[in-house]
Amino acid sequence: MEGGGARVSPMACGARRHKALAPWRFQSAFVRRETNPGVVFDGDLCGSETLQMSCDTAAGGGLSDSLSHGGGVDGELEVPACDGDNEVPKGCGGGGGVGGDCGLDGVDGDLVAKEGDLAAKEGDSLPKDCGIHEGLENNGITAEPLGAKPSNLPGLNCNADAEQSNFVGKDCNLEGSRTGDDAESNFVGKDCKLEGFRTGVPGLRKGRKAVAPWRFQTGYKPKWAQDSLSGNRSGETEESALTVRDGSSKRAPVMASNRPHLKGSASGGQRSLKVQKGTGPAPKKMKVDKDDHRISLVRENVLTKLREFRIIYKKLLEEEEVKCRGKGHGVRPDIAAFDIFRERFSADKYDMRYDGSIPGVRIGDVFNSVMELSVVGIHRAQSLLVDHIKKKDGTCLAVSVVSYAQPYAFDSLDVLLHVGSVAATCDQKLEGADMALQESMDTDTPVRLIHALVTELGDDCRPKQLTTYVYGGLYLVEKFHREKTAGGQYVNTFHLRRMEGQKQIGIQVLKTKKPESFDGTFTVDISGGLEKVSVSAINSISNEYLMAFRYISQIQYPLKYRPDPPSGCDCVGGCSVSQKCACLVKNGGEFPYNDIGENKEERPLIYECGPSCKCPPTCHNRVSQHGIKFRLQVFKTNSMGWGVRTLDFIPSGSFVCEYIGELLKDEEAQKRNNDEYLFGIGKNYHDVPRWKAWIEIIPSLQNGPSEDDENGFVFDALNQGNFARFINHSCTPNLYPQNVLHDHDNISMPHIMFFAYEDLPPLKELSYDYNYEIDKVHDSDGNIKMKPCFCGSTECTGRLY
Ligand SMILES: C[S@@+](CC[C@H](N)C(=O)[O-])C[C@H]1O[C@@H](n2cnc3c(N)ncnc32)[C@H](O)[C@@H]1O
Repeated sequence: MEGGGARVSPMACGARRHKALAPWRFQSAFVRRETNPGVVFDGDLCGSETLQMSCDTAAGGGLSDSLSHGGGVDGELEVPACDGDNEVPKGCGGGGGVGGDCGLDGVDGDLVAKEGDLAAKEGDSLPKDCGIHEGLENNGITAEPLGAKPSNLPGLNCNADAEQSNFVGKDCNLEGSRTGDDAESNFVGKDCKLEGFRTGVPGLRKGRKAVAPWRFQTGYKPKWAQDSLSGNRSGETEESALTVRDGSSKRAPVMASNRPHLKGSASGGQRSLKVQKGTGPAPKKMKVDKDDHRISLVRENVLTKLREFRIIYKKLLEEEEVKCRGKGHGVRPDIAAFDIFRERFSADKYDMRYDGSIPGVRIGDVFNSVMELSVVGIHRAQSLLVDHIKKKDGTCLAVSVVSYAQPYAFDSLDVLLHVGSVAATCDQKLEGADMALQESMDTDTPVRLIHALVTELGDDCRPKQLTTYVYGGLYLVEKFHREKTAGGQYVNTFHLRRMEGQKQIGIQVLKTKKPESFDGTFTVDISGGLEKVSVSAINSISNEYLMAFRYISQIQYPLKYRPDPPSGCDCVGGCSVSQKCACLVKNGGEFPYNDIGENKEERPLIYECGPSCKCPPTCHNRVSQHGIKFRLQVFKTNSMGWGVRTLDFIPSGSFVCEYIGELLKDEEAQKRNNDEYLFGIGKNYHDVPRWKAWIEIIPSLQNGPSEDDENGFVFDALNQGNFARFINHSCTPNLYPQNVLHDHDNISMPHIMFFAYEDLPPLKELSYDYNYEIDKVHDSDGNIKMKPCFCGSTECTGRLY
């Protein structure tokens, strides 16, 4: 129901949903009914149990505690194989996560020590009071340089794409200022909070364009889709994303390309290494605003990513710990949980590494574990202190170093010493991480420095250590020594000098850094196993869980409307044009899908092969009937309630999901109090200008339901349905609903299958056009109802209806 007991018209909503539903007839014809503001849903909530999760502990703080036994770089550590691999040693003990115990790079003891311990004190002194905030900062821009250096190093994969995807996917998420008017209320399911309608109608921006416009003409590629394909869809968000990629090369002043070359030497001169500020004329005001916006979007993306990781990881860790307790020894629960996270819930599976600062990560940011360093991309070699990338010529370049030098041991962070591998014999050469560090030194490539801070917890009986990680900024490898130990081994020591011009971080501040604490909610699979690919739900904004509804993954036809099974084709080995396939004829002589199962073009109706066909399940005319194949996630948006986003890349034309709900007659739908999840079906075949050519060749459309047929059907996903009920509206949608028949031939009740209009990167919010007609939705008094649209598109008309 609308906030404040507003009245809704089920049919108005149902009719709007399908693009070519001639919605005007329905929207104007129905008077809104009074809704019952106090209605409590107590129906068959089989999904409610699965949808609930206890949220008794904080994710952030609790997480760090849980990680203290294993989050650090500890246990058996390997000499880097110089291949960029990120293997976590499974046999790691539950140590303190401290470098002191680990054999990383073959070195014992603290790997990074104060310069003064081995050499004369040097470096610039730091200002005593540096304004570092606790935890991750949410707003504003720091003076730190922006932009990872792009992969101009041969053979390197730049992460810019991943970053771009992430924050492009959140464009609706970032309408932070609008969340204020979300008066979230609705009925309450068993143990559930739910959200729904909004009160208040902000000023309308502009009139809505006509329904069923050019955008839906066959073969026409709308401008925004073209832009998107060329990597520049529209608006600041998209441009911002691009700028991240491009800007990283233009704006990576930290890179040493024009710094004096620094060779390894024992001299240890007091050199100033500056982070260069951008040169050239000052940008115009507009540009600055855009940049500010972009920077905060990128930052927001990093924060969201980290928050979401903490929420999911906490949940998985709890489960893994329970399993481990049952089984005794086995894989460390934190590692198991992280593996599950990466496999099932991470959109960034590829572990790309890159050099320079990471867009959105700020000096002073605090992390709970090496896994979190990996999630945001500042250090991806979880078991190693030095992370590196491999160049095309086979050489490795160090890009980040985790330093276990504890702040109490020194008074300046300007110069740190990293002790590398201990060579087993006198003859052994510089290798692995050491060689990568030397290469960074030779090429003046800055490395990211992460301080690992160890706190002793527990007591004598149960000693425990908590390690937190603080990003310290960019350092240059200034020089290195090889020193022979008493045992005849060589120790490689590297001097790292902090680059100037970066935000300062004081030792005192470093000591007091604490990770952010955050709750949020996470459900591993809202379908309870009914979907082939699990559909998780995450809320990183509040502690609400999804509202209760009964999850169904297939349309359940009421007995009275149950359609007859369709006639089938006789293509034993698979359907083809040459076999004169009966389904081909039903489709107007052309199969709808290409060889890889993509819909060639939007059409009024698709006949897939069905249960009576003799072709196998692998027939290329069976696509959407097989269910979802991409990983998708329900997530809480900032301004539109829950939404659905991708976790995988989805190519244009791919089947994404079906809209599933209760099948109702139009008149039954009108009696429903809540119209939020209605989807009108089976009435769009006679949009002649749009489908003329198809109507002429698809036999069933020549005498299908008439345009005036009022006895159509509606899906209502309010009480039962699948995750598609959470897909929001956008004025520039990336999905289109396609009528498909496969298990029956009744064109009045087609399946509504969503296909991708365009290539969808991971973390992109899914959307379709709800197809409301503006000013055609009325309340019971006949007043026009208005609802603002928060889709965030540059083409947004400002109103949902
Ligand atoms: C089918 S539901 C979509 C899922 C919904 N967001 C939820 O949390 O359950 C439709 C409702 O979502 C909200 N919604 C969807 N798209 C929107 C948009 N572009 N702007 C504002 N609200 C939107 C409206 O409240 C709408 O009535």
